[in-house]
Amino acid sequence: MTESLLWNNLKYELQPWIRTAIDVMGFERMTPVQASTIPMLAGNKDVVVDSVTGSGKTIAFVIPVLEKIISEQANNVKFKKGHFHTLIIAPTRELSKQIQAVIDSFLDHYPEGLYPIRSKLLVGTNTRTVRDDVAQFLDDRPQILVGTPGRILDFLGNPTVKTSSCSMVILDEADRLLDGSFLGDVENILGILPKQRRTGLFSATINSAGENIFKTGLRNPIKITVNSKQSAPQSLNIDYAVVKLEKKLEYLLTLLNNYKFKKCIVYFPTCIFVNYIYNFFQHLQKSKVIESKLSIFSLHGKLQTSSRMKTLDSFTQTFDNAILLTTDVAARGIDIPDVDLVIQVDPPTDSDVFLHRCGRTGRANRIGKAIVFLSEGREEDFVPFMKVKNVELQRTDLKISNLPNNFYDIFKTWVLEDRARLDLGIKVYVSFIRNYSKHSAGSIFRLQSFDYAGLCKMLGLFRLPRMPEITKHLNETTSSSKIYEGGWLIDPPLDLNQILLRRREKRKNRLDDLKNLKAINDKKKLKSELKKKNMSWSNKTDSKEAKAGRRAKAQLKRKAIEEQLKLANDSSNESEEEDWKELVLQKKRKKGVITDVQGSFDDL
Ligand SMILES: Nc1ncnc2c1ncn2[C@@H]1O[C@H](COP(=O)(O)OP(=O)(O)OP(=O)(O)O)[C@@H](O)[C@H]1O
Repeated sequence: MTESLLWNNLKYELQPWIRTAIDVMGFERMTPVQASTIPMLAGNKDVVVDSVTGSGKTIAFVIPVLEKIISEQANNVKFKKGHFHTLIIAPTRELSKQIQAVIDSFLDHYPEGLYPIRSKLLVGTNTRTVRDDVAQFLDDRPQILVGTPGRILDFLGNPTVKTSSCSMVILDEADRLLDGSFLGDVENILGILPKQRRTGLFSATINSAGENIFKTGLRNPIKITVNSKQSAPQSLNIDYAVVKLEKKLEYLLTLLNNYKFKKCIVYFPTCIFVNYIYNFFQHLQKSKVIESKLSIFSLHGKLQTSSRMKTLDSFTQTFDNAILLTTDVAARGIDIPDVDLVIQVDPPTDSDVFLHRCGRTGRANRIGKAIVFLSEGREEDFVPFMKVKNVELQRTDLKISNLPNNFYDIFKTWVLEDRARLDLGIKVYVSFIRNYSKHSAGSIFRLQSFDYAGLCKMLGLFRLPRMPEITKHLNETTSSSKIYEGGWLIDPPLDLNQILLRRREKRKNRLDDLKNLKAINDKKKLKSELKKKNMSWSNKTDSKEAKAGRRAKAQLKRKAIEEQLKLANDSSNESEEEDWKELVLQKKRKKGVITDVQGSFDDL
């Protein structure tokens, strides 16, 4: 690395405490994007920064933000109550929190006795309202606000929050913030900020924002581009494996069981897919199909904020064999240095996101490997498609190993054990196909040639769910599995009504019994009813010895549960359990993911 990247050679004189912070962080040299951006942005230029993932863009805007606040405070510009200096906008809560953490790690070195500089996070949570945020903002008087567009807009809408002193705006992952889903909010935010301000746009795929860049009110911006020939960092190896769709999970498990990694992120296309697979993987881990040393976490946008943050923290703090099953909510910006493996079960619908997902590893010159599974056939065209975008993918050949031969049967049995699992599996199937139809490279990811039966089998399903919109494609499908009459993938078909009814009846009887018992107010009668129930269930009167044996067993069980609870409390998996508690609560409140996709076996 060249001497010109030594911090002393930066064409801008940094505050001594900022230099101290950099030294403590152990960053001997600037990254190229920092060397180019800091003098510009701190020196009053608007910037549009295009630099690969993991190249240090965060510090490239955090330092100028701090420098500007210091210089304005030195000029006796005092911020009145209700005013702030800088607004940093990011597309996800996780990324906003991470940016705030970087700011705060600098502020830890800010000299005591000076007028304090503070930051405030503005993201939607289940515990804090916008009013809470405003109250805290008025009390603490932070100069820097970091958050997601929706929450920021609500916050700025409060009449006690004044925008007239805001002199700097940063859009991190700017192309994402300027795409269809965020653009309206972002334009509204920018519309209520003063026009006389500095604006910085940052991303590894900024060009995708196209003309929308000019909707941000940039004034004579400087474009800073680093590494334009290769769209991915050099320390990142990107592989692809061509596999049968129905076998994807088995390839994934083979990799997870056999590949040596510290931290691995696995991307799935939808939130319910993550739910479903996380649940199944838990089952596989209990049945020892997945190595017990693996710590599995799940993270997606339908979970509560607190749970998402905790899961990310736990994943960050688990140092070996940690696996995060997630969606694109964790595709951009997330910086977890030890991630050394990224697996994409499917390519994302937006090819830019492919780079962002891969870029969670191979950051800051560390070696990283990313692997994407492509289904046999037309999807293989994804490789030349990415080459045109300056992304080279190398072929890797994988073999399924150390998994039971009857993997599909194991999955199927697990699905059949519970009606809710079957329903969820069907919804995963439907949401997968809806998502697939949104691929921007529509000529590669075609519904006409999609392997519908393969997807079913990958999900442990055994009959094609009805989806009117794909019926016309079923004749053309390149499926490797035979589809029998009625959409069955197995022969003979299962009598699902029998299996599910048997389970339903059993559960209903149990619930009826409980309801009847609850309705008995007379204690004596209740006791005798309970005795009767015991008798009818066990069909015998217990001997004294049997009772004592049962009591001892119950005691042992209680003790074991207490131990487990204690372990769980001590362990880093705590948030993962929270995830599931919250999921259950979410489902109860009928707010869950699953309400917006519909699918069914017609006769269930
Ligand atoms: N000068 C430096 N020297 C060494 N490491 C650095 C330097 N600056 C930043 N880093 C580290 O590099 C990693 C990546 O930084 P950062 O998250 O800012 O990347 P990014 O360019 O924003 O990536 P993405 O596009 O994925 O958001 C971080 O762990 C950060 O601490």
